[in-house]
Amino acid sequence: MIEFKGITKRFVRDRTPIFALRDVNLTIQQGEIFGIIGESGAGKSTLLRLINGLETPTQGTVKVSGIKLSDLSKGSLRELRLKIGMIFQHFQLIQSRNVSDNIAFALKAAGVKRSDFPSRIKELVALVGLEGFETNFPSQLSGGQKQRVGIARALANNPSVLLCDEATSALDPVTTLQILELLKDLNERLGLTIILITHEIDVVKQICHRVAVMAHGEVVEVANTYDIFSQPTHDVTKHYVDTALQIELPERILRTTPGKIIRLQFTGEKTGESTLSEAIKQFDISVSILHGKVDYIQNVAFGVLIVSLTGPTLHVNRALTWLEEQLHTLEVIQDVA
Ligand SMILES: Nc1ncnc2c1ncn2[C@@H]1O[C@H](COP(=O)(O)OP(=O)(O)OP(=O)(O)O)[C@@H](O)[C@H]1O
Repeated sequence: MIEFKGITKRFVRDRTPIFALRDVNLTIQQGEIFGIIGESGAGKSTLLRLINGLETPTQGTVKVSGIKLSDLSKGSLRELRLKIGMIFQHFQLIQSRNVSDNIAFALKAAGVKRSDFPSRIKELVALVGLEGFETNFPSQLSGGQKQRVGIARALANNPSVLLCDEATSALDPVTTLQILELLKDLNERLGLTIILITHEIDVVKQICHRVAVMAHGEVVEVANTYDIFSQPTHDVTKHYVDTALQIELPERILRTTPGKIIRLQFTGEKTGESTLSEAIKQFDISVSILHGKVDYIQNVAFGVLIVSLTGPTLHVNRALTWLEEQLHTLEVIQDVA
């Protein structure tokens, strides 16, 4: 378990204080895939670097497996760091060494006996699916393969936690999916806690169990991934979700569409279409669908429809109340008489 309590991190640049983190309180459970999402400068990297002691908080405490990092000696901190693997956006491989030797470097740093190197390298290469590439140099590997080497190196010391710093940001969408699948597989097979920072909500959608949304150094929302998509509360989160589902209506459509424009969400078994047709019948109103999308988050259907309702005001209002009761999540985006 990783715990941040009352964390503030202040940097000073040109004599001006910069608050990278402000009163962050967060608990990450063992075995979770935990996402931290936010725009550039939100404080994600600083938060991640507190976990392995690369940064220290100005205020507050960080605990890893119940141990307060500020209580550790330099030696103990070094030991703890070996139990926390890290991968990076630009892989950070040694260009002059082949795949096996890159992994061997990490094994050496972890204090593994040299006689154990061949078997451990074989094991790690198999774990990340790089069999046959052992003698390739980084320049002879694709981006996805380079990240696989990065992951093999990070796992050299059998860590219990893997920190991923924008690990898929330099990869194309297909390779990104493959690397995320690998991370998910490692989480399930090894019980590895994975903490990943990203600015892409799609990454969160693919693999995270829970997510923290950050803005201006603060954690503005924490929830499980399904809830983040189905009931975002903070504006920053709503914007991410809308972008991921591509359900923002062009301004021109909003301006020229009459009636009440509503956004309704439906989940699992209750489909939006059937509820809407029921409303049309019951309240004698007209409904035009302006936008619609169904997505799957952790294998549960999640849909959004944007529709305009027209008809006598009384009927439309009654239909609205009824729809709200049926679907629970309904938002009036525009109300033009
Ligand atoms: N060593 C430092 N000295 C001064 N300011 C820093 C330092 N490290 C980070 N900052 C500042 O702290 C704030 C948070 O930075 P951080 O790198 O944690 O954000 P981030 O969300 O990871 O951004 P990015 O996605 O661009 O990496 C930024 O304003 C940044 O400029």
